[in-house]
Amino acid sequence: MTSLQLSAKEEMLETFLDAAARGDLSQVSTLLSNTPSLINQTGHSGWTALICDKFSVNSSSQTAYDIATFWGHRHIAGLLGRAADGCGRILPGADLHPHENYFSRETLDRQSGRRTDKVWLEAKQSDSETVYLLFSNLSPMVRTYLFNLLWLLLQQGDMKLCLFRFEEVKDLLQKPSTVTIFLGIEKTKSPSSSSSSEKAESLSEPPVWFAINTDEDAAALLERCREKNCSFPRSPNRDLLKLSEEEAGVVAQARSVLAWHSRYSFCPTCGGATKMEEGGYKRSCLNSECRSLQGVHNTCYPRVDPVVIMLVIHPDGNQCLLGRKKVFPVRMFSCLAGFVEPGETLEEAVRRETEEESGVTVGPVQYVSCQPWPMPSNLMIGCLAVAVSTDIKVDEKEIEEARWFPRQQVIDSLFRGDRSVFVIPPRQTIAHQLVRHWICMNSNL
Ligand SMILES: NC(=O)C1=CN([C@@H]2O[C@H](COP(=O)(O)OP(=O)(O)OC[C@H]3O[C@@H](n4cnc5c(N)ncnc54)[C@H](O)[C@@H]3O)[C@@H](O)[C@H]2O)C=CC1
Ligand SMILES: [Mg+2]
Ligand SMILES: [Mg+2]
Ligand SMILES: [Mg+2]
Ligand SMILES: [Zn+2]
Repeated sequence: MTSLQLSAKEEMLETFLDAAARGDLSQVSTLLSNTPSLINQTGHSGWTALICDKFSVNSSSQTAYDIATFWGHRHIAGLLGRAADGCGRILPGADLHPHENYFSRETLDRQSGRRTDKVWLEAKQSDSETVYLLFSNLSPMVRTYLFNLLWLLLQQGDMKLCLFRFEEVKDLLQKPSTVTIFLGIEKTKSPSSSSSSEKAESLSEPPVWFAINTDEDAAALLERCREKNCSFPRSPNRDLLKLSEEEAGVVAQARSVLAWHSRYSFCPTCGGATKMEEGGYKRSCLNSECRSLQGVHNTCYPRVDPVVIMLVIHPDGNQCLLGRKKVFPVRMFSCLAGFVEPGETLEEAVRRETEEESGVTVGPVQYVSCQPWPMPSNLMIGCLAVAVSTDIKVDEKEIEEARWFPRQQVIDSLFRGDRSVFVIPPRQTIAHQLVRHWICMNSNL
């Protein structure tokens, strides 16, 4: 449409929008003082010049907060989100509602300073209050309330860790093949009682937790448990999602460190034998000539592999890109993900992996939240990203299919349990939480 076809009113609005887009403050204030109603009027794109009403949306259903967040204007997003008019509640942002993902709850105080105190660690190992978790082949012993035949039906919380005392595991601790790691001290709960015996108890240190991994026969290990329905889950990716949030956090820490010991038994620098130190948080080479003993070497410490996982949003703001691997359950689609490579920023990794796996080019990237994923030691770094191209060409080696899913289809799958079009991964995954985060960003609509 040319300016000749615009009415005088429309022309004034376009001039006003143009001045705002250019940042011409003096023209904006002149026009506004003459015609205050301009402030919330929308142009052809559905945009307003200034957002006075924070609940206004453009033609892509985005609020001012959404736009500021997507384009990385953190200061403006902060101002819009922090307002005392209830926006903070309705427009969740990373600053306002820090996410807590499954596997990320810290119920133990890691007490890293205590790891070098051998005397204290040894005394705690034989303390009658100390708690032990027992791992076989990197799976923790758990008990369920149902028979094993119904494993697939178990829900989060239906599975509990089996806890042992020193007397029950002391024979295992003495075996050279057993790996024992210090996890931390139970975080103290706020004192609520006033009885004298409880007061005395609260003065002593809370219980210390250790985890042990053993190569003893699993069936024999199960026999030493007093409780029924105990087992070592066979599929960690699926079965560990049935623990409570608290226990999942402990398992995330224990499993990753134990997996590191089982994979890094020898020195990565010289191939020599190593010994475990610092409560399981270090392995030092026994070869006195080894370069890994000079200075600080990252080969001596447990590893964490960063993985970016991204929900890529269509430029229209109303569709998201999800893909499926051949190994996924039927109709399951998830966020694209990939390992961060050396010398790469998170933003670059998001752009590279999205391009490699789907052919879609990505512009702005925004961090949302992260999740330790102990299979064996990934740190999933969850981001939202905005696509700048939309044609899909999948990398068939990794991805079977990728598609743009309209917001409504996502809502149907996520909130209405409609599994006819596609299924989102379970809520314990950060993939699920990213999709939910995107949908909820516009929950005010
Ligand atoms: N919690 C969640 O919601 C999700 C977790 N994941 C996890 O993210 C991880 C990475 O995702 P992918 O798409 O497989 O990554 P990817 O797209 O980078 O491809 C994996 C391939 O990269 C190579 N690779 C490079 N560095 C590696 C490393 N440090 N460890 C292992 N392989 C490496 C291997 O050839 C591997 O087959 C997976 O282990 C998966 O378990 C993936 C999606 C959702
Ligand atoms: Mg991938
Ligand atoms: Mg990839
Ligand atoms: Mg990769
Ligand atoms: Zn060495």
